[in-house]
Amino acid sequence: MIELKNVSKTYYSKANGSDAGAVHALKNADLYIPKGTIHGVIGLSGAGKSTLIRCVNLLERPTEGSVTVNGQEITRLNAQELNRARHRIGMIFQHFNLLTTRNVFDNIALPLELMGRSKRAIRERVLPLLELVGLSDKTHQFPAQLSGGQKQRVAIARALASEPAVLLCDEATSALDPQTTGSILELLRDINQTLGITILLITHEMEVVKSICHRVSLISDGELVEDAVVGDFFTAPRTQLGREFLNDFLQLAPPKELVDRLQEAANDSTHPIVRLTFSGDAVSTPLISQLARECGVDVSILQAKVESIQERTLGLMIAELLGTPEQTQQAMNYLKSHQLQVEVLGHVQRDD
Ligand SMILES: Nc1ncnc2c1ncn2[C@@H]1O[C@H](COP(=O)(O)OP(=O)(O)OP(=O)(O)O)[C@@H](O)[C@H]1O
Repeated sequence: MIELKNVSKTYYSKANGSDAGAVHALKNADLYIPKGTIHGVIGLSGAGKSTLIRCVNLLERPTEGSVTVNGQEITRLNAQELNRARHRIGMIFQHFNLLTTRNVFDNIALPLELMGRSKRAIRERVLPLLELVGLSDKTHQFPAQLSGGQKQRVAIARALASEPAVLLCDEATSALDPQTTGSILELLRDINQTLGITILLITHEMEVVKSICHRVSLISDGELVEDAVVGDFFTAPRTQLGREFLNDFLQLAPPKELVDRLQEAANDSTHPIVRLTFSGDAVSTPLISQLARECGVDVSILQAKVESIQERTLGLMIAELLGTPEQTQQAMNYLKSHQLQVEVLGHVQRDD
């Protein structure tokens, strides 16, 4: 398990620690990740993701707050105790951080050597790890001879060498192509399921969250602004930033020619363009035909998509509502009363 309580991190560019030039990279972060779960933290560049994950193993020491990992409050440990605690916290990085002068076996063996393990014990630990990550045939190769995905597999095996209970993944798939990303995420899911390791990963990609996370937090300008199970986050993000991540992921934006015609203000000769998001029962209810019957509104569908997210179905649609202002307002109220999220993107002039 991992628990952050009220964790803040401020970087000072001046040696005297004055507030001028201070960067508040993490602000009062609270986060609880139960044992055996996979938790994603998503955010834009510069939001504080790396700072947050590096506070978990004290690569960055928080300015304030407590960090508990595997039941141990690690900000209070002395150097020796922290070193021991870190054996139970593995970490992998975007650029793998392998030692180029060591072959695959020796890279994985490194943490065990540093722990003073015997040659025999090291061999007994490294060989099954090579098997686990599917690199038994690459034992004597050097990093330069490996693909990006293979390098990340070595890094994962190295991170697992000291039998951690927690694995931190710092943008672990960001340097990989989509197919390789898929295979690394599958490996992480396997490790979580078979070894029961708790995984905290940071990413800027919704696909990563969708693929393997149980829960997700959204970080914005150093603050954790959402924390939800993945199905909820994808079907009903609570913040504007969450909705923007979702819309980018679904690539559901109005066509360019429509955007050029959109105006903010409505009047008697305009129709609203709406983005509808629906999940659960609403996906299978014939709401569009009901709209025509109940409110006298015609619906012109401009784009539509149905996504399956961890056993939840999410429907999205961009549509033009055709009717009088009273009818279209009534239609939007009707949709909202059926648990659809209705976002008015703008209004277009009627053609007639
Ligand atoms: N060592 C440092 N000294 C000063 N400022 C820093 C330091 N490290 C990070 N920052 C600043 O803290 C803020 C958060 O940075 P951080 O790297 O945690 O964000 P991020 O979400 O991981 O970004 P990215 O996705 O681009 O890596 C940024 O404004 C960054 O410039």
